[in-house]
Amino acid sequence: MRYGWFLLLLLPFLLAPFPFYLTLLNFFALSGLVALSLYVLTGLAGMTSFAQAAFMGMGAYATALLTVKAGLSPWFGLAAGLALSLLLALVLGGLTVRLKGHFLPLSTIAWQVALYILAGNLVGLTGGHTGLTDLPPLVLLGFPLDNAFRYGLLSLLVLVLAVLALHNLRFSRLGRALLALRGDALAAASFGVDPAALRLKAFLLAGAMAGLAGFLYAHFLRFVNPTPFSLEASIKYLVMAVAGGVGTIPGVLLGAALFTGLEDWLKDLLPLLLGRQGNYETIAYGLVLAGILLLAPQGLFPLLARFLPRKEGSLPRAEPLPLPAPSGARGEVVLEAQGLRKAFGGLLAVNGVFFALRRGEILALIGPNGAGKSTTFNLLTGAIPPDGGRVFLFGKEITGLPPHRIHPLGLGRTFQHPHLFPELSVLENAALGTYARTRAGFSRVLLGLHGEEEARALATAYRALKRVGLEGLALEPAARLTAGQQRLLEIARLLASGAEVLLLDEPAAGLRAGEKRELARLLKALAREGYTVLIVDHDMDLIMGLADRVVVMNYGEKIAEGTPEEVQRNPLVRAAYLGEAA
Ligand SMILES: Nc1ncnc2c1ncn2[C@@H]1O[C@H](COP(=O)(O)OP(=O)(O)OP(=O)(O)O)[C@@H](O)[C@H]1O
Repeated sequence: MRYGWFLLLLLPFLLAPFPFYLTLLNFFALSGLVALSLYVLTGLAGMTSFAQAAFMGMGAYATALLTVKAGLSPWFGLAAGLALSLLLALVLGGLTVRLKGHFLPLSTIAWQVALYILAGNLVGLTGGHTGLTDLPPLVLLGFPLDNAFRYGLLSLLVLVLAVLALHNLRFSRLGRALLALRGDALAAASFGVDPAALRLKAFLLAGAMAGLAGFLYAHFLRFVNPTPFSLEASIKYLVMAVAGGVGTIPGVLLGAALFTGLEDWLKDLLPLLLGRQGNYETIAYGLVLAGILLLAPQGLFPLLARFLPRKEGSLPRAEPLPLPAPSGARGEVVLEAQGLRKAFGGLLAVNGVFFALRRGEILALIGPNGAGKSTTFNLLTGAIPPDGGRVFLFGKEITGLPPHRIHPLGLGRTFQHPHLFPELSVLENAALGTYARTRAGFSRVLLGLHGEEEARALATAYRALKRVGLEGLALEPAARLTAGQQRLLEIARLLASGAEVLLLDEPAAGLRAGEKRELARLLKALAREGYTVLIVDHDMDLIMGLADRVVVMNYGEKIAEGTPEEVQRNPLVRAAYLGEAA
């Protein structure tokens, strides 16, 4: 079905008698390529860039300078254009992907404006606003692509190949990880995604795509000047992508088609309506965008997609990745907290906490509200750095390591409020757990060479879903799950990750009595198999029936440790819980 995109290559033949439409078709394909770069950046990774036209400019000017001024072949221009756009993405992304909130889009605006001014003012190099003319045509297999028909075949071919590559990306470990990052960076990091590195790679890919579009644009018009690479142009691409539906590939292409047509139409219509010349299109774009977003907040395509037949997914059949083979002896220390301390302002949330978690046991961490349990959890998993104390995992010091470096060592966690990704299927949510166990990088994924590994990752996720009894919902969107099922799905994601040490933050919250019994049975079975569990929960019946040992905290300090019977008899514990569970 996805190869149906190749049908786009028929368009130049259909439009051959209409040269004007052939030109528009080329503009559609090139805008589509830039809009697809925004699918990667905004649709998948959740970042906003107002600098895509500047990346196009890199591709366009690099080839113009090399071909016109140095007389080199356009293919050198392509290589230089891609290198320059990647360099810009590296600098811009490197400086900004760690920025939060509005800082990233704002800094892309600043770069976009600066580069535009530079292109206009470096007259000796770029020809200023007059630009550079007489770029040579591209020649492919001996055919000069010197008319809109031939060029259309190339630009559409590039567009279709980009669509297929991005489809591969979406249905891969990297696509899932990018979507997870967009939703919740801490959750993504907890199964091994390095947020800054992955965001930067998305930035590089999007930059290279826009640079490629710029190269093609320059050799189509055979002329470059700064205007098509302005902030206005960047806004236009963003508007296209968002209006069509930036979260889907057909959406951004629909936006590109719509706005390419609209631009042309508005250029004729607005002067007639307003009685004077001027760049009023941008205002009209804004109005059209506002209208579309009022009607369809996710863009036009998701609105239309409701009327299209829903594609049924299929259950994985491949061989799952191997189950983790616990490597040490039962009872040996696997995770150790030594004097952990954390203060928030004047509040000592965790104050000198010591305990050790032994292979194959279920250790419960309990305490009244605000005792410091979640903070301890966050210190152990690297979500926040401690002010003092040390943490060891399998004897290796992990104090201060970020979550994405701790997870691959064999530690996985769930969250107090499940961190799932509602737009992904239940199966894909579980498959996120396999991120650190799989390897395919961007080049393998974009070329579609990750199929076998992907099938095994999905099979691993399915096996984990079976383990928690959610296999019947595998293909449903995670948004449909009940609160209890969401907690089970988080555990399935952990099991798919192959982590041996499982840290569960209030896994029974929101579960019904029967579901709690099921959960207890599952955790006991896992412990028998050699998994080690640290559990925080407020349900004393569950904890006392489940845990081998209990650590009790109050006001940030450990006040007791022992078997459930021992801690229940402990007067300090009874005092701490007076009025609560005791
Ligand atoms: N990021 C933060 N900034 C400031 N104070 C915080 C922060 N996180 C936790 N605290 C405070 O630290 C103390 C310990 O909180 P923590 O969430 O670890 O307790 P808890 O035992 O998990 O409580 P609960 O059972 O209610 O989840 C509380 O007083 C809380 O208000």
